[in-house]
Formats: sequence, C-alpha cells, structure tokens
Amino acid sequence: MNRSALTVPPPGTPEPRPHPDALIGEKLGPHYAKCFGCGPDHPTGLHLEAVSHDGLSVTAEFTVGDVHQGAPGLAHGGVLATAMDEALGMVVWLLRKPYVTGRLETDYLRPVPVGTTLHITTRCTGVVGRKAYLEAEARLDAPDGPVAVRGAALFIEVPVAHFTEHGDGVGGMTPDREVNP
Ligand SMILES: CCCCCCCCCC(=O)SCCNC(=O)CCNC(=O)[C@H](O)C(C)(C)COP(=O)(O)OP(=O)(O)OC[C@H]1O[C@@H](n2cnc3c(N)ncnc32)[C@H](O)[C@@H]1OP(=O)(O)O
Repeated sequence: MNRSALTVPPPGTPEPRPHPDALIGEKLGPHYAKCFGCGPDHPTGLHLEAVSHDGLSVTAEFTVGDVHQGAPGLAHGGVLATAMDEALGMVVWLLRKPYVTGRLETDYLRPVPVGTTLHITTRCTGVVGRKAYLEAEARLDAPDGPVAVRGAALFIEVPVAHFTEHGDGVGGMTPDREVNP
C-alpha cells in the first residue's frame, strides 16, 4: 500500500493497549442508531457489525447492497472508504476516549460487486498524544478472501465539546459510558 508517513507511528512507539474496561472478544453495538456506518435505524446505511479482539483490533462485516453502487453492479469507492472509516472508528472506541478521523488513506485493489460481504479488519498501531495511528484491510466474501481495499488513518482525540458545539451532541454518549452496550 502507498502509505504516507502521516499514518505511520514514529519509530519506538509502544504497542497500544485497549482501555482496561473495553469489551474484548464481544460484538460491538452501534454508537448511534442513525449512524450511516453502523446504525440499525439508518434505511440505506452500511449496518456494519463488528467484534473486538485483543491487541486493539476489530473485525467487521458489511454486505454491499443496491443502494451502495457507483458503477452498475459495483460498490461506490466512497462507500467503501466509509466502511473502512467506520470500522477504524470502532477500534478507537476501545480506548474509551472520543476520536474523529483526521486523515484517511485508501487503496482500491479489486472491484467489489453488489452482494459481496466485505470482511474488514482494523488495528491500532500506536497512540502518541492525541493521535491514534490505524490500518485497515477489507477482503471479499471471507476472512481469508482476496484483499479488495486497504486503508490507513490518523484519528485525533477530541473533547466531548467537539460534538456538542459542532453537532447535536453525542447521542447520549459520554466518555464514561459503556461505549459497547
Ligand atoms: C461520539 C463519537 C462519534 C464517533 C463517530 C465515528 C464515525 C467515524 C469517524 C468519523 O468519520 S469522524 C467525522 C470526520 N472527521 C471530522 O469531521 C474531523 C474534522 N476535523 C476536525 O475537527 C479537526 O481538524 C481535528 C479535530 C481533526 C483537529 O483539529 P484540532 O485543532 O483539535 O487539532 P490540531 O490541528 O491542533 O492537530 C492536533 C495534532 O493532530 C495533527 N493533525 C490534525 N489533523 C491532521 C491531518 N488531517 N493529517 C495529519 N495530522 C493531523 C496535527 O498536526 C497535530 O499534530 P501534533 O500534535 O504533532 O502537532
């Protein structure tokens, strides 16, 4: 993958660990019912479902539907980037602090037909100050299927005020709340 230095942790960055209270090895619930990425109440959203793993990693599944097309019969690249962004966001939840995407890099390796279930794996590779370094991979139809998309990201920790001042709040979430109900 063509990674920029901006999404690679500096040399010597220790391996990050989940927050001691993070739920590991369990299905992660949506962070917001109307979220385009994970919300069950979004009519055309991705309905991403994810499970957390030790080592600050998440696996997630997303089945490409008719409403996600770009070219006829193929997933839109922006939708695929959204799926990566959402699955990356689920990893930083395990730090139990609010983060937003600062930078998202995406490499598209194979077309993704409608009906495909993408198996997405995301991992945090380092945390330095407010910056969390992340990487992602999406495979076609099986956890060991062909790689279709690779991604890397830099997420930035923000205060809760980021959501209350710029949006409509945090949907009942606070940093102290169980984030994976
Ligand atoms: C309640 C939880 C909800 C969870 C939702 C999950 C959904 C999935 C995730 C998303 O899609 S979030 C939505 C998309 N992202 C945004 O809307 C973020 C919009 N951008 C911002 O609000 C600000 O630009 C941001 C908070 C990211 C940074 O602004 P700040 O003023 O707080 O930080 P600052 O600019 O001082 O940067 C802090 C550090 O991050 C670095 N940085 C910030 N943006 C960067 C960038 N884009 N690329 C590289 N580095 C970046 C910056 O260089 C600096 O590094 P150093 O500490 O080493 O000096």
